[in-house]
Amino acid sequence: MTGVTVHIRAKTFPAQSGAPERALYRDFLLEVADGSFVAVLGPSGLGKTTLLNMIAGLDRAFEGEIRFTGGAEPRIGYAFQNPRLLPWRTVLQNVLLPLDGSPASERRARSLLEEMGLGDAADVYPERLSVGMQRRAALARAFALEPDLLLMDEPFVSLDEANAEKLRDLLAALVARRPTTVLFVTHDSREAHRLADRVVTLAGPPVRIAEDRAVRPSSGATAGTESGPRR
Ligand SMILES: Nc1ncnc2c1ncn2[C@@H]1O[C@H](COP(=O)(O)OP(=O)(O)OP(=O)(O)O)[C@@H](O)[C@H]1O
Repeated sequence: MTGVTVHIRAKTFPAQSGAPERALYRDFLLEVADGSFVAVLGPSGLGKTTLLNMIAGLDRAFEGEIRFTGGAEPRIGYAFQNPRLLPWRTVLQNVLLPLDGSPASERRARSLLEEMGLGDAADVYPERLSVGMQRRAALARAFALEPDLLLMDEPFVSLDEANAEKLRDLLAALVARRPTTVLFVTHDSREAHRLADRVVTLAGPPVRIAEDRAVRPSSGATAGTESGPRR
C-alpha cells in the first residue's frame, strides 16, 4: 500500500477554440492515507479525471508535487472511465498487459477473471463482451497488478443498478482480501458512502475541497516513510 500527498500549485489547460485559458487547480492539497478508501465526488467537468491522471503520472503538465509514502515508487492500478481494453488482444491478454508474463502471473490473471465471472471469456476478444463484462475485465486488469494504489474513474457508470451493485461487492471483497489504497471518483453519493471510508467533495473552479468527511474507520495504517516527489 501507499499513501499519497497531492499538492497542485497550478494546473491550467490552454485556451481552445475561442475559450480562454482555464485555471483548473490552484494551491490544491489532498492527503490520502495509506490503506484508506477515498471517494471523490464533484460536478461534471470540474477536473476529477485530470486529478487521477496527474497522480498516475499520465499528465505531468502541472506545477506541484505528487508524493507517495512507503519508500519505493508505488505500483499504480488505474481503472479508466472507459474500460480501454485493446481490441486486438483477448481478455486474458489484456489482463496480462501490466504483468511480467510469467506462469504465476497468468495463473493470477486467470483466477481473477474466474472470480469476476469471466472465466469462460478469457480467450475471446473484447468486442464480444457486454459493457458490464468489459468493465469487469478492466477491473481485473487493474487488480492483477496487485497495486499499492488503485485509481478508479467512475468504473461502474452506465451499468444497470444490479450489475453495478455486483461489481461494488466484488471491489469491496477484493480490497478486503488484498488491502490497497483506493481513490475512487464517482458522481454517485450513495456509491461513495457505500464503498469508501472517507468522502471528499470537490467544488470550483479552481478545484477546492468543499467537504471532507470520514464515514467509517479506515482499515489502513497512516504511518510510512516518504519517498521522493514525482516532480
Ligand atoms: N487535454 C485537455 N485540453 C483542454 N481541456 C481539457 C483537457 N482535458 C480536460 N479538459 C477540460 O478540463 C476540464 C476538466 O476535465 P476532467 O475530465 O478532468 O473533468 P471531470 O471532473 O473528470 O469530468 P466528468 O465528471 O464529466 O468526467 C473540462 O472542462 C475538460 O473539458
